[in-house]
Amino acid sequence: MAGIRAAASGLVLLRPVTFVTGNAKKLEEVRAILGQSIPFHSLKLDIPELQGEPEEISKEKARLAAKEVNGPVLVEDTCLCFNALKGLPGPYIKWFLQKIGHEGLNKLLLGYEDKSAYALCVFSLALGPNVEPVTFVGKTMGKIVPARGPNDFGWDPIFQPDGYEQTYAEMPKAEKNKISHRSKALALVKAHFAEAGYIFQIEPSTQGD
Ligand SMILES: O=c1nc[nH]c2c1ncn2[C@H]1C[C@H](O)[C@@H](COP(=O)(O)OP(=O)(O)OP(=O)(O)O)O1
Ligand SMILES: [Mg+2]
Repeated sequence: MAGIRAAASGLVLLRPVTFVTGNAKKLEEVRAILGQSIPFHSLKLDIPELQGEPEEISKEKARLAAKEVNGPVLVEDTCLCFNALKGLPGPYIKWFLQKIGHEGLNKLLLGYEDKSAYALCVFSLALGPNVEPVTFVGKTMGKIVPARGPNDFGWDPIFQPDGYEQTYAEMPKAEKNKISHRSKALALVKAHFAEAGYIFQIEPSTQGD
């Protein structure tokens, strides 16, 4: 099978894991959080996204990405879920944000006392195009507030995590990365890699891709 081989001591990966995303800010955080813990490189691709439940969306993204890359891939899908709206916009947050912005997202909750929300990150790892992806979920609870802080990453200015007076956007990046939905999901990804004991034997032809 492309990119992986079984050995007595564990699964041998013949290519580095490719983190596939079209979002440079996600990549920046994933780099900062993973450090040297997992050998990976990145590929900027906007993978089509199915409608449905977050885990299925993320898994399907991984299946498509693994076909595209023909090797092991990691992808993630991020949701912002409003409790008053039973979890919406959820996976559709990208389009809501694009169309109605921070102010519109706040207005969606005007009729509700409950401004609570959670950020959800679902990573999927597919070892190859014909291997069923595994998912890792991270969730951070908070509330939706009028925008505060630098506007350089998505809905960061309107999400204030529980226990903090600052929005994600106002927090130093290192602080966000300690408590974020993304870092919680990546902690599980790291644990999986530690447990699975994958062995990387990168073929020279794929090095430096
Ligand atoms: O920590 C975050 N803080 C603030 N905003 C965030 C965060 N993480 C994702 N976001 C935004 C990006 C996109 O508007 C939507 C998720 O959509 P999502 O499909 O997962 O991301 P994307 O299309 O930008 O990149 P990808 O190519 O990996 O699918 O929420
Ligand atoms: Mg996307």
